[in-house]
Amino acid sequence: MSQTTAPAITLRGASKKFATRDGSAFTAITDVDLTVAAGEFVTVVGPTGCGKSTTLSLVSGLEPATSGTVQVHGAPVTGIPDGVGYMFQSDAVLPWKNVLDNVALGLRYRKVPTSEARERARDWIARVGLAGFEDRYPHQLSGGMRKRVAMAQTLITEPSLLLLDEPFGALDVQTRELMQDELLRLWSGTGAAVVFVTHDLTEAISLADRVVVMTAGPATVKDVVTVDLPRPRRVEEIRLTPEFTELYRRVWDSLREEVEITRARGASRVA
Ligand SMILES: Nc1ncnc2c1ncn2[C@@H]1O[C@H](COP(=O)(O)OP(=O)(O)OP(=O)(O)O)[C@@H](O)[C@H]1O
Repeated sequence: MSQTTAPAITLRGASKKFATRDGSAFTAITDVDLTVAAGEFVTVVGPTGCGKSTTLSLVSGLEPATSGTVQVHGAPVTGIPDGVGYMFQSDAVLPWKNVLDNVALGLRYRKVPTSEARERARDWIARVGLAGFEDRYPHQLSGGMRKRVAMAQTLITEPSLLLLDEPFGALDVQTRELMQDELLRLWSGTGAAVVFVTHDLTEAISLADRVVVMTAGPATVKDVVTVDLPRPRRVEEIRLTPEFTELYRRVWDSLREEVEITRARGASRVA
């Protein structure tokens, strides 16, 4: 019961320091407070290098927090939590496996028998629009198709929490828009919470229930902007509405200052 009612993520005063070569500590994120409700779609924007991926790595259990609280579904994160799916900019599609076996991989890692894994993989391949491509190898696919394989590979495990770190960052603009619509379609009705890191404000607003704006590094939460645009959404349509433009202005007003701080630091380093 607590699985469904507890927030998907609770971060309270979460900080992360990394040891540096000279023995001192580098603070990557500091005092991050964030709650993501079950089923909520949250996007995270912030200046380059501010600590967005580090924040995700605390939630995924890949890195322990130095201080503060990190909970997933109400339980403290002590390792990789159950029910978490990931997607990164560089996809985890294996070049030596065909589409069917790549998609089945998510289940094979969870010890699902091969025949059942393949059967469920066929269903997911169809859902992501790749029916007929089961026997193809990744090098025979376009970037967008490979991304569909990666999506099926992640979603086949029916995660209750999806952590997505610039998953469409390497795609061309048109393919990226298509994949955003695909993601919304596949996510709707799953009840999964999503945390989606992106540099693209248009993407952040189009997808989200809330946009989290992070400060220049070490990152902390600066602002949270609620996106009250109706769902279901078609991203290329909602982007043209005045409500969207107003949201874009609000998020950018908040982010611009942090981007300028980050740029000034970069400029002082090379001066
Ligand atoms: N394992 C690590 N050891 C030392 N420093 C690290 C480690 N991981 C990240 N960092 C540093 O922490 C800071 C935040 O990195 P992080 O990757 O979280 O930022 P980001 O906001 O996701 O970056 P980008 O916008 O470029 O994707 C950076 O200065 C990075 O060099």
